[in-house]
Amino acid sequence: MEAYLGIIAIIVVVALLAAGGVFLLFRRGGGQAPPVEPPEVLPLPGEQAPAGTVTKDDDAATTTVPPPARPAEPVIVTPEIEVPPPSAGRMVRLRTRLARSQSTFGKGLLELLSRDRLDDDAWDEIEETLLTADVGVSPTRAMVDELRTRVKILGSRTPAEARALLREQLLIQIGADMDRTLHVKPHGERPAVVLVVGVNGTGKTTTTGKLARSLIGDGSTVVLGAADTFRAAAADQLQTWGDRVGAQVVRGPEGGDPASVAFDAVARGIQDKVDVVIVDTAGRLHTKTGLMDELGKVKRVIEKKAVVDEVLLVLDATTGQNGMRQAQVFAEVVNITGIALTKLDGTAKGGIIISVQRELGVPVKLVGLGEGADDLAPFDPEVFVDALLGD
Ligand SMILES: Nc1nc2c(ncn2[C@@H]2O[C@H](COP(=O)(O)OP(=O)(O)OP(=O)(O)O)[C@@H](O)[C@H]2O)c(=O)[nH]1
Repeated sequence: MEAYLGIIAIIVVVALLAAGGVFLLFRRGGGQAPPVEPPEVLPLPGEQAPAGTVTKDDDAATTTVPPPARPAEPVIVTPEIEVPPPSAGRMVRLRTRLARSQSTFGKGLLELLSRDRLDDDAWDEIEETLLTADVGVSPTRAMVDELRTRVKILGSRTPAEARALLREQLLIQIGADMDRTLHVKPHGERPAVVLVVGVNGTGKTTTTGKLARSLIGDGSTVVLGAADTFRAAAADQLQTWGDRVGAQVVRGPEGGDPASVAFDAVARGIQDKVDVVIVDTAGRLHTKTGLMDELGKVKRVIEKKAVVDEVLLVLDATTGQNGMRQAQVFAEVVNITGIALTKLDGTAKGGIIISVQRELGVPVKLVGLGEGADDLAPFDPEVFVDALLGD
């Protein structure tokens, strides 16, 4: 009996020891929280992972990003300065646009004049064609009279003879020998000054910008004056034109004094020793005296520092007689030296060249033949007439 009790006591002790061990073992494993891994920090798209961090590739392989060699430098984007083409030969390049827009005028006339028999009805049609193309009443009369006389002398005409006759008469009316030089040569240390005037909406600011490009393309240096202070967008527009070709743009506060901007632009031109200063003016046709005061003051103030070499009137070829009347108001208040005729690619009324020169008594020096930056050309009467009549 004593031996039994001894064996039972040993079994109980062993069982207790075993149960205690299992309890301790479970307490150690389950009582303690599992180790928490730090959250993985993933870089944003395009961002570099912090140096020394461990990232996971798409295929779950781990890579260590090496520390960058040196801190990234800010990227400064400088606008690219364009090199515009020279102005020579531009009208030849753009002649297809003229041929397209003026074909009813030129080719229509040629077709009529090439007829075997030219009766009164045919002459009426020729007159009508000239008037419809905005040639103007007295130039039309002069042309028809001259053509009638020449046809009577010639008798029957080959198509080439009819073409030559028409070409000659158109060139006489356009004034092939008129001086169309743009006066943009500096005077020693002083820049030439071009004042651009005209009604807003005619393409005045665009023409100012295109002219700057064209002069830069010909090798001149240019400062632009944004004296159209009544339209904030005009100064911004001019700034864009200037930035593209690296020309300084002098501007003033919105609604500020246009004369003060013009003065500052010329002062900058003198200081920077540029060749030409082009001043874009406001074209508000409020009252004639208001306009006269405004443009008169701009001109007077510029003349304190330099000579105004050109006063270019910008005229929209598509506005016909209405545009002409507005142009006349400008001609009355300021001494215009040349006309820049815009949007000639958008009208069949190319005869406006003849009538505007006659009405204002100044030559068309520049023509706008499209919306492109280099679509402003020095006006060449022969290229114009040849484009009208076709080869
Ligand atoms: N097709 C054609 N479009 C032109 C020509 N000249 C200017 N334009 C366009 O005419 C549009 C209107 O110009 P405007 O409203 O006169 O604007 P702007 O040039 O700022 O003229 P302002 O108001 O006088 O300052 C612009 O999109 C120009 O690109 C041209 O010769 N041909």
